[in-house]
Amino acid sequence: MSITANWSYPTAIRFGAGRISEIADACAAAGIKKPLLITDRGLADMAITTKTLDLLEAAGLGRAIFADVDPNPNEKNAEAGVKAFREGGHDGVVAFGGGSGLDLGKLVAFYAGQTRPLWDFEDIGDWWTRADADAIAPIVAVPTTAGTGSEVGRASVITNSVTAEKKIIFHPKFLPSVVICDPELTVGMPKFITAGTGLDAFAHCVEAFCSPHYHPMSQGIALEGMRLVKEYLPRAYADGTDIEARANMMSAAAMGATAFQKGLGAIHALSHPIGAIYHTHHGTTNAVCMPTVLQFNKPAIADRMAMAANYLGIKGGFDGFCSYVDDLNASLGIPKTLGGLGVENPDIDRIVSGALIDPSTGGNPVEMTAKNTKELLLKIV
Ligand SMILES: NC(=O)c1ccc[n+]([C@@H]2O[C@H](COP(=O)([O-])OP(=O)(O)OC[C@H]3O[C@@H](n4cnc5c(N)ncnc54)[C@H](O)[C@@H]3O)[C@@H](O)[C@H]2O)c1
Ligand SMILES: [Fe+2]
Repeated sequence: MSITANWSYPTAIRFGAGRISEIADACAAAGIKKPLLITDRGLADMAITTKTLDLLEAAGLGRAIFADVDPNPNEKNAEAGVKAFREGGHDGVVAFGGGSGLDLGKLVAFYAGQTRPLWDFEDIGDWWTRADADAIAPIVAVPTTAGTGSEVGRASVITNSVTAEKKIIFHPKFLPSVVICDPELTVGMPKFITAGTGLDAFAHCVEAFCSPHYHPMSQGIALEGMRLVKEYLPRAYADGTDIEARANMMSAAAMGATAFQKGLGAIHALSHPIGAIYHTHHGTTNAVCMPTVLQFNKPAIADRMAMAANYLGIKGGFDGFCSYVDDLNASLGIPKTLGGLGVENPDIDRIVSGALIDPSTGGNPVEMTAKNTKELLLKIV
């Protein structure tokens, strides 16, 4: 193994219940005088959103909002957002929401300064290495779910609505300048979103932990992120108003995304095309895939997951860890198959070819081929 790597952890995070009250100060810290709050349609009229707009307005920053954003946002949402940003003369973005609002908000801040087609900035391309792609408006990120960790990430996951592929738009300067992690904002999440987003954070930790790349800092963060999910996700699910549990899940989410600088794997490689084609919830789709992917990867990860099981206080090594995941999924109402998510007769070949070109594939500890990925997928339909 070669010991060379690029690590990047510079985000300023204001963490704690009630800290959304600092939104205007966070904008000032980021150098934003005329923010555009970007969120998804579902959040547009919720009290947490209007309260945030009230705080911005009271500080003389206006109350501009763009919420024409789908779950699993796409390039049309991005183009409309850039238009709103330019026409409103905005100088920065408050990216507000779950992964959908955060990703689209970050993307608008980036894409508003670009002239090249969006897809040139894919993770697997290299346009973002050019200096002329550096024009990024400042971003204040405010997560309202506890799962994706997009608030500390350098990427946006955007669906190409023409090809129904999820693409990862990446730029090393894509990190928000300031993040407000206020667990009170997550209290209103419906149970199935609490479960699905929490299990997304768990999948980030597990896949990062199993990825073969060299990143010992990520290993430690992933392990402790798993422990927080184990301790606090059942509590947050049982009682959405449990602020201690909600806060620890916000930490776990940020830790998962911090950890996956190391890499992801087959769970995300499968979940991305499934979500893009069938519009399933991302974290819930990951959760359905996880038990089967763990078995698929067993030859490469058994020892490592035994170490994780030990740290988490789970008996029985690798097998014990897998039983724990099965029980956790069952207790959170996660179905065992894609059929349980409403995906009947999925297009297997299309999902497999989408998985094989997904950037997450390269981080999986067992090489994914057309043959073994199809066999894997057939076990979860
Ligand atoms: N950028 C990244 O690194 C990264 C990582 C993982 C996933 N993602 C992407 O993030 C998206 C998924 O994000 P998500 O799982 O957070 O879901 P989401 O943002 O799509 O939100 C899911 C639903 O929950 C609602 N919601 C959000 N916060 C709420 C709250 N506090 N109270 C009530 N309802 C609330 C939303 O309106 C929406 O209807 C996908 O597009 C996925 O591909 C990005
Ligand atoms: Fe994810």
